[in-house]
Amino acid sequence: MTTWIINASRWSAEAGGLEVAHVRIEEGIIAEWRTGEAAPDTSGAETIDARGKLISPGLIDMHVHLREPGFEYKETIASGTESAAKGGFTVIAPMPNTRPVMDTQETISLVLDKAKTEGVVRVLPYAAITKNELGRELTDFPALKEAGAIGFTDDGVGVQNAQMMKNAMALAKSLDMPVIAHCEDDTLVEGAAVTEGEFARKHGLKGIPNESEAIHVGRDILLSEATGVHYHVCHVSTEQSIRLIRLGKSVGVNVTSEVCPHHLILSDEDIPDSMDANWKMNPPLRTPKDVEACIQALEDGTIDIIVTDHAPHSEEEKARGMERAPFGIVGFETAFPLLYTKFVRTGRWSLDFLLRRMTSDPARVFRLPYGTLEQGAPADLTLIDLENEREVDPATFLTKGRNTPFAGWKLYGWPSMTMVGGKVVWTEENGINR
Ligand SMILES: NC(=O)N[C@@H](CC(=O)O)C(=O)O
Ligand SMILES: [Zn+2]
Ligand SMILES: [Zn+2]
Repeated sequence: MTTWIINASRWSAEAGGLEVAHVRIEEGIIAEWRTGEAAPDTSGAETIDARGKLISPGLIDMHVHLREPGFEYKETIASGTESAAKGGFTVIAPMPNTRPVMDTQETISLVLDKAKTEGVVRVLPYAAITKNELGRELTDFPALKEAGAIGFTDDGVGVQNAQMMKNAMALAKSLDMPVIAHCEDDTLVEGAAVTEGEFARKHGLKGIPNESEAIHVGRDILLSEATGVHYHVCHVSTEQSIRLIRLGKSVGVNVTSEVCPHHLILSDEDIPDSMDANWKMNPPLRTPKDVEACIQALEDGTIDIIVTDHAPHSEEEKARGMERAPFGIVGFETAFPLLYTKFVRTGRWSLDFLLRRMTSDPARVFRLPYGTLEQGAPADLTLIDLENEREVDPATFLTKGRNTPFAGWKLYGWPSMTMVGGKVVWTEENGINR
């Protein structure tokens, strides 16, 4: 089957700006590009007119929570992938903190099967490092790799035992697999819900110190150096972690890292006094100094990629208040508009810079055959409307989660169509197409 997307605006490196481009798609593969105002003759082919829309490689999100199996009231593979498609994502990597935990071949297979039958975007699952993410016993790495896991992580909790982490890294290295780490030293956290900082002081709350994250980052960089494994740091949020990653990279350690939109845009000083738990996530919103450090680290390459850490919870759970509600906020349907509005429209970043951090860079870091508009690549494409401002309205989300601190924000850069392997899976007009 032949599809043409005509009159799209494509980023051109040579022009340093947008140019009109037309793309022909054959059997799910990008077959040909043409440029210039005159659209090609597309008679006989399915034709999508993308005039006025940016065409981007499908966005890639290497840190998400789909909640299935076990927490279907928060999200399912169906609802989570629909939400991803609406956010412009074509490839997502779910974390294994489900119930049961994704720590066996059976659970990985279940997720992959469900993704194939009920999902609308590509799903690349991680498997747990330790059984049930309890930090006591390693999972069966070779079997999990064979089942289709793309890396190992105990996201949701830190691996507390250094020898356990070292063993995991050595084993992952022998299988040419990455270790992805949620960095958190439990002995330094003890029940706190927000960062150590202005908000905690004002409300007399115990704070989560920056060191609880950075101590694991430093430890794991040393273990990565010792084992040679590709070590990827989850949701970086502190200046201290960044300093350590910068040092690791400077001496050639195989370390990469990611940051979430909320840690680039919000600080603890933005949390409303109402203590709304939609502002509670792990790691917590840090101080303005940390926020600026995260932005600069992304700019200088210390942080490699942007991820959402999409973490849906039910309204009932989030209504329990700041101290008792679970950590996490949804991310798919606001990520690109937030970053485009806050960093590209303000002139701090080029459009190309933002797109790379959400497409080709995650593909490079995780060695995936996606994130590119090149001829011969899978036709994973997103069309984005850069011109029309719209308000974030959680009632319109396709995720089951409504837990976002960004409700009511007025943003630009809303996706209008998402295509996976040549198939249109979502449009603004008609919604999901299975
Ligand atoms: N980020 C969060 O606040 N929550 C995540 C767990 C995690 O990413 O550590 C979740 O599973 O809800
Ligand atoms: Zn985490
Ligand atoms: Zn997570």
